[in-house]
Amino acid sequence: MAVDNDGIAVVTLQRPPVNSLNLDLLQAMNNTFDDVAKNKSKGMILTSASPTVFSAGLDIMEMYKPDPKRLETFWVTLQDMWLKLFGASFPTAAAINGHAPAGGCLIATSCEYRVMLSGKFTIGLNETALGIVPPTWIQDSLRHTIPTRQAEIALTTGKMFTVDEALKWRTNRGAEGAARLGPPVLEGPQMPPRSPDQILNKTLKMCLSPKMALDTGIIKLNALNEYLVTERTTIVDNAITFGIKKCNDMDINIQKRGRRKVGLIDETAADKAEAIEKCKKFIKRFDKIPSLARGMTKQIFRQEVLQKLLTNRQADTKQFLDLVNQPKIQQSLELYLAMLKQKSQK
Ligand SMILES: CCCCCCCC/C=C\CC(=O)SCCNC(=O)CCNC(=O)[C@H](O)C(C)(C)COP(=O)(O)OP(=O)(O)OC[C@H]1O[C@@H](n2cnc3c(N)ncnc32)[C@H](O)[C@@H]1OP(=O)(O)O
Repeated sequence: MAVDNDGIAVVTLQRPPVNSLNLDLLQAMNNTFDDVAKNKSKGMILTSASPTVFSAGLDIMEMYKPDPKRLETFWVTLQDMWLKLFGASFPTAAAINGHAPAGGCLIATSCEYRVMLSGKFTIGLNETALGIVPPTWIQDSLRHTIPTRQAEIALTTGKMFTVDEALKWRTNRGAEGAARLGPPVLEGPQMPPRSPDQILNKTLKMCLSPKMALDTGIIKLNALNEYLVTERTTIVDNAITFGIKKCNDMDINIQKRGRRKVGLIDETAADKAEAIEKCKKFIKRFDKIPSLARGMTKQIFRQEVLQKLLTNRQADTKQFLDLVNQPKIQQSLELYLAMLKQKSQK
């Protein structure tokens, strides 16, 4: 931990090669969080010493063929880490300078603000993709950060977001197109609503009629041109009204203009120094806010989620221990470790 001149603590995770969270690292994090609280730091920024990995999540070796007592201590220490970080009264931010899968994403979402380095990094709770079930409080951390519907889809699909996806959800092109045209103008010349197709068909029929001389056809086309020019507003209005009706029929919310944000991260940065600077700027936003009021407001805001774990700690631990000790889970962990090893040797 390094405290800068502004009193902001920068805590760097340093457990090569990938900052996987084993018992020792979790204990060190808990002690550091206690120190930050005791030192009355203005705030805390979490980052990583690795140039490519923020944290690879839980150390799978802690769960594979575990010692029963250590496994229990490991889980309780992880719960403690989350209670301290998610419930910290001081401002917290994550400068995510690399991949942040599973437990790495948990740390990031437990903070109040996230700045991630642009690049080929990913972040998300991928547990279901690994065949494991994230407990309520881990799910809650994501639900607390991004809209509930997106959180449910991300959790059930084990979605790992690219940096761009983490910032934005998706573009609703249809709605954007409609929005670009502006709201329908309901006033204007009151013509019987005829679609451009109807008008063109009628004119074409006339032009093709054997009775119609070519010059008459030209006159009709000129008349059509004049009609289109003078009735442009009505035609465009009818087209927009038609588009809006179609959007409503298809349950597309046209009020939402532009990009929908998922907001798993708040900002991107070109490098670690910039990410830390942006995190500091976030923390300095509270300079003029009385810290007691700020801290208490945050804790009240997060109270319900924290309380859920506090009242269910034993049951949550038992569920974890039962799950890890299942032969099928041990088999999956073995396969996953082998896959990681194979990948790292390539
Ligand atoms: C079992 C029931 C549990 C129920 C409880 C649910 C609790 C849910 C909460 C959290 C769950 C977790 O966090 S589980 C961990 C999930 N993590 C991952 O899936 C990430 C796996 N790692 C990677 O994808 C990559 O390593 C990386 C993208 C993070 C980095 O890639 P890079 O190429 O830089 O590094 P390598 O892949 O070569 O890895 C180097 C080295 O580290 C070992 N490694 C990687 N991740 C882990 C890990 N999580 N635990 C232990 N070891 C890990 C990897 O095997 C390599 O080892 P070797 O050098 O020895 O080959």
